[in-house]
Amino acid sequence: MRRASGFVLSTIRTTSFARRRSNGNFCSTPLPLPQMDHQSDSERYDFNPILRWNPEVERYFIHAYGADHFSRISAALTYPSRYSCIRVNSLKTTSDAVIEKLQGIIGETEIEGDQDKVECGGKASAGSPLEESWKDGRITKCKIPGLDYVVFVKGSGPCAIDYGCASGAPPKEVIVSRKCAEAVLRGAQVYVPGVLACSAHVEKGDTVAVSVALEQRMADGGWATDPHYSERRGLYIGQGKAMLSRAGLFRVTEGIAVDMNNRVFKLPSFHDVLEGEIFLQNLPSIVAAHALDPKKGERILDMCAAPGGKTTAIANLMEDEGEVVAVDRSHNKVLDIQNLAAEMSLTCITTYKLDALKSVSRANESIDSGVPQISNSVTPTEKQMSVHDGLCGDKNCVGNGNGMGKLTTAM
Ligand SMILES: C[S@@+](CC[C@H](N)C(=O)[O-])C[C@H]1O[C@@H](n2cnc3c(N)ncnc32)[C@H](O)[C@@H]1O
Repeated sequence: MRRASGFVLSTIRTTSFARRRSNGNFCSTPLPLPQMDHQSDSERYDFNPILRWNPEVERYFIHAYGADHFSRISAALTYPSRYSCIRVNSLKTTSDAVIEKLQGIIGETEIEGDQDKVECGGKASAGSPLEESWKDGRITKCKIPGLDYVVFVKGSGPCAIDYGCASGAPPKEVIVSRKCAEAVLRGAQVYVPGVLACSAHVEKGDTVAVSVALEQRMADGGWATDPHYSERRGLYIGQGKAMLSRAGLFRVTEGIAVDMNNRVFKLPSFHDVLEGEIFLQNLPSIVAAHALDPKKGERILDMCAAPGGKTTAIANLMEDEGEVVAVDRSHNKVLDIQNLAAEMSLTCITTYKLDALKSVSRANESIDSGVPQISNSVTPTEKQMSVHDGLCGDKNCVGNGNGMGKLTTAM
């Protein structure tokens, strides 16, 4: 299955090598890791990120929420979600059938026993629909009325990991980009492009500790990822088996680098699982499409559509009858929408490569005929772009549902 945009595997590395800051420039050189101090291994090899706020922003939120509430929000923001949210393609299957299949694929036992170690990561608040759903088991149907086509899969964490420090020898290490780490925390493996640095002498099959290289503030005021920055205390996300030697890691451009067999946060991967039947999507995005309330036969315009999460959610709610006009300004991303629509067997989606900012005209103006650029050799006519029943404008991945509006009048 595909992942919604926020959870794709890392693409941060622009070359197959780690990047190093050298005299103000980046150069592409495989990096050996610096020697660490080993004074307090139990704290160093831990997952306990600290969120630092701009003092002015912090003061504002403390004033708005109160110190206690804000400190809880701040702590929660350092942890990944402890559940995955899946939208079921209700035109192909049912939530019950998906739950049954997932139970067979993922199993019910994988994360049992970890619950007692769970501290605060992604906990559902008491009485929330999530908590209600979880009472029934690990893979459950959403209890929010009207959203029974949503399935939750519960994970666990943070879990304590033994990095083998007791033996006196520090573990071999792999440092990954932040985006890669975010994907790993949501169940992905470490893929080659996400690796920024690696200990010397790592051989295929070695056990390696995996930590995150966060962006650091540089002298010029900008931000850069510096894998040489030695203070990664509290940023270890798990342990795994190196699938390549260090030399091999920096020779290839794709493939799994580390098979993560021991994770701080455990969530199953949905890569290639029930393709076309399910789509991994954050609940707020699903709710946004749901709130639009698209009906069979309507025409909906999705102005920033790729990769097509909300487009396909809307098409699904319309039972694939009517038209969803899906626009994105990037050619390749338009292809992603088309691929997703095909994978989900949705035929009511028409795609255009188009800058949405230039697609709107006043009542007596016509659309600049030079503007529409074509992904599928069809240029939208003014009528195609101007009469719709609903609008989705999701430029900034507003998973919270902003940007959706039901039009009462034609645009
Ligand atoms: C956050 S993503 C949208 C996610 C999508 N709604 C979903 O649910 O899968 C934002 C998209 O907006 C597109 N975009 C940004 N500005 C645009 C514009 N002026 N016209 C068309 N597309 C635009 C980007 O190319 C990007 O693919």
